[in-house]
Amino acid sequence: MTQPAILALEDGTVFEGVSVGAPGLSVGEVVFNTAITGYQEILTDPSYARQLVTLTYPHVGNTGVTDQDDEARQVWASGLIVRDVPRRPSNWRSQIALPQWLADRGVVAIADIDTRKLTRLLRDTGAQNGALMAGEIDVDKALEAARKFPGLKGMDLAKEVCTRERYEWTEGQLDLDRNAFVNAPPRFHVVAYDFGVKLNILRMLAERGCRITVVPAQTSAADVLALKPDGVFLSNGPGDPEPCDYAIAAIKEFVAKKIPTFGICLGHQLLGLASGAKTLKMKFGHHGANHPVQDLDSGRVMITSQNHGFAVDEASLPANVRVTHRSLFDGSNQGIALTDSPAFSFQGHPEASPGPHDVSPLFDRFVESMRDRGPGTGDRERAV
Ligand SMILES: NC(=O)CC[C@H](N)C(=O)O
Repeated sequence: MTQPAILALEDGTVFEGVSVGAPGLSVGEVVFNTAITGYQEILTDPSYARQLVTLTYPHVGNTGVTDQDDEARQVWASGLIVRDVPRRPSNWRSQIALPQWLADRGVVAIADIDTRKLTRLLRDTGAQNGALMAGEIDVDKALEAARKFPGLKGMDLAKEVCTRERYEWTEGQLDLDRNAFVNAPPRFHVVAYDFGVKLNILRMLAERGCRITVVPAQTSAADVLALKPDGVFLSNGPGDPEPCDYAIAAIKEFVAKKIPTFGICLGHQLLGLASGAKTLKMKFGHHGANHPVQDLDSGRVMITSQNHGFAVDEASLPANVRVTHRSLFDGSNQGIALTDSPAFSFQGHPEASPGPHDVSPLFDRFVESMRDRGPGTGDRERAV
């Protein structure tokens, strides 16, 4: 039997629809994502922790859900808001229908609301806090919960979502013809900081010959250096980068020691902060899979996958940091490189998942920076 659901926004707007997930109440910042594919990857992306995601594409769930497409060990988005869920998924890879998968995982989700109206509202007012309620409905309680959510500014979530234990990763990307994940022989040892890492990032590093040691967000620089990495990777992740002082302190040491360092999204923002720049909260952020970004070195425009609500403030960049990429949607910063250390970072998602692969050469650049580094300390000495 269909259960009712509502979405209540902090400005008092209430949308009524039907539940397509678990019953209950869930709060977070409401953001819109314009990608037309990849709902499962979006829902399992840890960077969406404490966010209620609305997808502007109207039909969500058509291809069902398959374990192989998870970007992390659980659903991290706080809830899902869509226009329409098909009655039956159709895809040879599908193991389960989206509503059942959401219900099994306790994720609150709403369908049958006007997501175009919601998106236009968020675009005009900026991201708002909200509450999703499904099953037993109490509008006042939902509004109160939306208004009580403190907002993402100042929230350190990286240390909440990250792995508790260090682990090794060597598995490459999925070869659909063989329906198997393919491994490459490792040539470099990368220590990857897990601030909320997406698995496809680890897969793209592994595919390029990296053996990866994934470490918790609060691992000290000394502990990482003891692992003798050829390079350090700074992952994506949820929340505000500014309170992550532990990571900022560690990154300063890698930069000073000229260790090849590559950051994505939150990792990009943290490299910016470690370099002395500031970050800011954007009006409604970038969440989608078709954002044009210019590579300022080549002049080329790339179509990119994006998911961020904070950004590096270009005006605050010190002299030793070069701007390498800029958004053609709003001119905001999309990439930096240090001029005195082999460290660089990108605001969007070169690993896509979902999205285009235009910026995947950044992974090659990281591998090249490890190869180009003089005699070092990691596996490279033994294997190359
Ligand atoms: N995908 C990410 O790493 C997001 C970074 C950060 N939490 C932001 O919203 O800007």
